[in-house]
Amino acid sequence: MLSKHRTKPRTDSGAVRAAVGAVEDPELHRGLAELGMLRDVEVDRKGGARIEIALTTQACPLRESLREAVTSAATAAGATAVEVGFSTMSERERMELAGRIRNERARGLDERTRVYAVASGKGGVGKSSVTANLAVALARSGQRVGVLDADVWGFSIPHLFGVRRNPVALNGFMLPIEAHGVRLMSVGFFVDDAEPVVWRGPMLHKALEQFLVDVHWDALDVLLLDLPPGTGDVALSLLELVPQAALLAVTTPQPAAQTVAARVGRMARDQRMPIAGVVENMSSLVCGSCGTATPLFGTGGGQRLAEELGVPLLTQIPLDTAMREAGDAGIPVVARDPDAPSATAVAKLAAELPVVRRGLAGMPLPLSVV
Ligand SMILES: Nc1ncnc2c1ncn2[C@@H]1O[C@H](COP(=O)(O)OP(=O)(O)OP(=O)(O)O)[C@@H](O)[C@H]1O
Repeated sequence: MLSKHRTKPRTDSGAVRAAVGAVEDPELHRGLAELGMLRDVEVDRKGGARIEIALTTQACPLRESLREAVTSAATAAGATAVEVGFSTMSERERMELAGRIRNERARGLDERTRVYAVASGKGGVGKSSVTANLAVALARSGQRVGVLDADVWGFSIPHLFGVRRNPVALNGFMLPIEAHGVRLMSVGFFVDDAEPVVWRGPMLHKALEQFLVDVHWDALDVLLLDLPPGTGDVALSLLELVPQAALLAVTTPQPAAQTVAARVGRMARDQRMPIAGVVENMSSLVCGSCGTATPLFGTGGGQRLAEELGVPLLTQIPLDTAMREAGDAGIPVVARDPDAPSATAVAKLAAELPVVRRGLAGMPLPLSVV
């Protein structure tokens, strides 16, 4: 006689396969099943699941985060115990995956991506900190955001985001590294901190081109370019490579900083690059206990620069210990301490960042007579 209380298995391999197959690869942003990475799923009668995931490379840096995501998806689908094993894709599987991604329109930059080149006249005014925090603030508002660290000789994006590893390469293109919801690419992912980067001219241009074209940015809404300070080779290369970029000029309130920032503004004007606006950083020092603001670097530099360039002053970010500490800790202040005065000033910038389109009037068209 059949027992009335025969227990039904809590789950089956179909349910676990469906749940795990929908888990997104953190860098390819597609389901594991769609990517061909879900190799095997077995569920025993007690509901214990054994899952095999095929990684793109043996040394995949995302192994542990994938293990966690797969385990929780299988548990949510009713598995009582979960064992995740990893194998590596064959060369043929990798080629197939790369081919599939290569064929997608999403590779490289999308024509709808808004691009902002964050520039300053001189170093140390907080251009990279502004870039990193603006990126996180935009990502938190639900946009797909990328940062290309084009400050090739003084890269600081890896440090500001607390990332120290090589990006995954997949048959001819690279996957950006994702941190705090932002997709990142930097020369700093490929060289040691102590190693000098000696790129110039054509080599530099080629490297920047690769970072734009051979990186799987995947349909970004916004790309921020962290330029080296001043008006050099990188700025000119990027203007050529990303003609839709708009300039975001960062300055401190000091007259000296404002004057050199104005040079960058003039370079942009000469190249017919639109200017989205001015960001004044280190505007005043706010006392943590009494709230008094002291204008350590003077006042008015941001406003004067904005007037000179005929664009809005978008925000004034105070000198704030929270911002410096967050930078040192590798967690942008917008994520670490969103109520800090510097973080709210960056949030204002993200909310009011103008959409600027480059006018084509008067521009030479890339046509040639054959
Ligand atoms: N508003 C701020 N309050 C406090 N510290 C800040 C602020 N903005 C930047 N800093 C700190 O100032 C230092 C320089 O900042 P950052 O590296 O962003 O400047 P930069 O203009 O990109 O410099 P470089 O062009 O030389 O790379 C960092 O230590 C950063 O944490």
